[in-house]
Amino acid sequence: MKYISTRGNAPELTFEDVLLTGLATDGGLYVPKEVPQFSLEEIESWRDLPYTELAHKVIYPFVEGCVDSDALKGMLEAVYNNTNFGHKAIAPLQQIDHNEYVLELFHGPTLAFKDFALQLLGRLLDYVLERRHEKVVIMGATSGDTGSAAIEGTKACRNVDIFILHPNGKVSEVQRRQMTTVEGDNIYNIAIEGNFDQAQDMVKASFGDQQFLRGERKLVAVNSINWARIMAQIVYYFYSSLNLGGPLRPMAYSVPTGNFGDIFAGYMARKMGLPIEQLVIATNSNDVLHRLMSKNQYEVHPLQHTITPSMDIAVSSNFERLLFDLYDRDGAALADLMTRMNAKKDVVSLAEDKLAKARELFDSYAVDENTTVAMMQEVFNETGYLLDPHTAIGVKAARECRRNNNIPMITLGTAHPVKFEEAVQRAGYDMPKLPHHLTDLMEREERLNVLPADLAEVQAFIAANTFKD
Ligand SMILES: Cc1ncc(COP(=O)(O)O)c(C=O)c1O
Ligand SMILES: N[C@@H](CCOP(=O)(O)O)C(=O)O
Repeated sequence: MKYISTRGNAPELTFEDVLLTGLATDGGLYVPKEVPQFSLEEIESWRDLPYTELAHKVIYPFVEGCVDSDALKGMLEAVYNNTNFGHKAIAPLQQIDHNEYVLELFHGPTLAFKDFALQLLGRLLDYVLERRHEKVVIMGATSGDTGSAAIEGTKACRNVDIFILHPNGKVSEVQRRQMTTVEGDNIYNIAIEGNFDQAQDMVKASFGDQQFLRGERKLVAVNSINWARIMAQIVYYFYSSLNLGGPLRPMAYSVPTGNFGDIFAGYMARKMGLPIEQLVIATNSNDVLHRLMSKNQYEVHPLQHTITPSMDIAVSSNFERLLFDLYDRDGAALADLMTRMNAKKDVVSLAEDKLAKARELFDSYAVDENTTVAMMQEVFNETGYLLDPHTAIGVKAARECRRNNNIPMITLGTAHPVKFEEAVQRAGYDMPKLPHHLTDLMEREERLNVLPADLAEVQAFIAANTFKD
C-alpha cells in the first residue's frame, strides 16, 4: 500500500513512513493511494468475528508490506481485549429508541474513543522503531481526550519522548489529571496559554520545520493527521453495522465532530464497501463545518470554550481529506483551496457541484450548550441512560437530520460522562463513579509545565528535554 499527499507535491510513502510522520512535506495529509475494497459477500462473511479478527480484516490491507500479518494479529489481541477495554464486546451498542443506538466507544483505558487507535498506534510504533533502532519525539495537541489516550498508548514504548500540548484551564479536571498524573520520565504535559487551535497550529508548524530536533530525531504525530489513527477508527463502523444486520441493510451514523477524524473514518468505511446511507456532522457552537455545509461559507470564527471541550476546535484538520476526494484527488486544486481556507481572511466557498456531492452523504447540525444539556436530560428521562455531552450533541443532530426512520441511526458515543463534571452537573445528575483503575485519580500527583503560546518557546522546551542526557 502506498500513500499520497492531498496536496499532490510530496513523495509517496509506505505505511511505515506514514506512521512515522505527521504532515506531508507539501503541508498536505497522507491518504491511501488506492482504497481497499470489500464485496458485500466478504463483509457479510465477517458477521460473527470477534473485534480483534474483524480489525485484522479491515486494517491489514493498509499495513501490508510493512507489518507482518501475525505481528498485527498479536498487537490487536493485546489491544482489544477485555482487560484493556472494560467491556467484553469492546464497542457495545446501546439502544436508546426504535432503530436508534449509541455505539459506546469509551470502555478503553482513558474512557474516550481515542483509545481504539492510540492503543494500537503505541504498539505499531514500538514494532517499527525497534526494527529501525530509532528514537522519535511524539508531539500532539489535545482539547482533552487525545492527550491522555496518546500518553497511555505510548508510555511503554521504549523509543519515544512524548510532548502533549493542551489549552491551559480549558480541559475538564478529569481530562487534565488523566494526562498529568501518568508517571514516566519521557512524558511531558505542556499547558499552553492559548486555545486548542493555537496548540494544533504549533504542532503543524513543528512538522513543517523540524530543525529544533537538530536532524537527530523525527517528529511523530498522534493526532488524527496521522493516517494510522483513521485506519484503526474505521473498524468500529464495520463492527457496529455487522451487529445490526449490515451489510445487508444500510446504516446511518451521527458523529460528534471536531477535527473530522472520526467521521472521516466512517466515510472511509463506506468507500471500502460498507453500506452507509448518511453521515451526520454534529458540532457544538464551534460550527465552521455546519456553516460550510448549510450555507457554503467557510469562515473560521474565534474559538468558543464550551461544556464539550473536546470539540472546541475551529479548524478541522481532516476535512482536507474529504475535500481531496470531492476535488477528484486533484492535489494542485486542493493546495490552492487550502491556501485560501487557511488564510482565514475571506469567506471561502466550495464549487457548487463539489458541495452537492458532499451533501449526498453528509448532513450537519450545530448544537448549543443549553440544547446539549436538554438532550442529556431528554435521553435520561426516556431511558435512564446518561450521555456524555459530546455524545448528546451527536444524538440531537441525529434526531434533527435523520432521513429515513427505517435505517438504524447510530450515534458514536465518543466519551464517558464521568469525564465531564460541568455538563453532568448542569444537567442535574450525580457524577458517575470513576472506574476501578482511576479511583484515586483526584489524589494523584500532577506534573505539567505552563508555557506561552509561543512556538519558539515550546520548541526550545521540547529540545531541552529531548536532549537532556
Ligand atoms: C469526546 C470527543 N467527541 C468528539 C470528538 C471529535 O472527534 P474528531 O476530532 O475526530 O472529529 C473528540 C475529539 O476529537 C472527542 O474527544
Ligand atoms: N478532540 C481532540 C482534539 C484532537 O483531535 P485528534 O483526533 O486529531 O487527535 C482531543 O480531545 O484532544
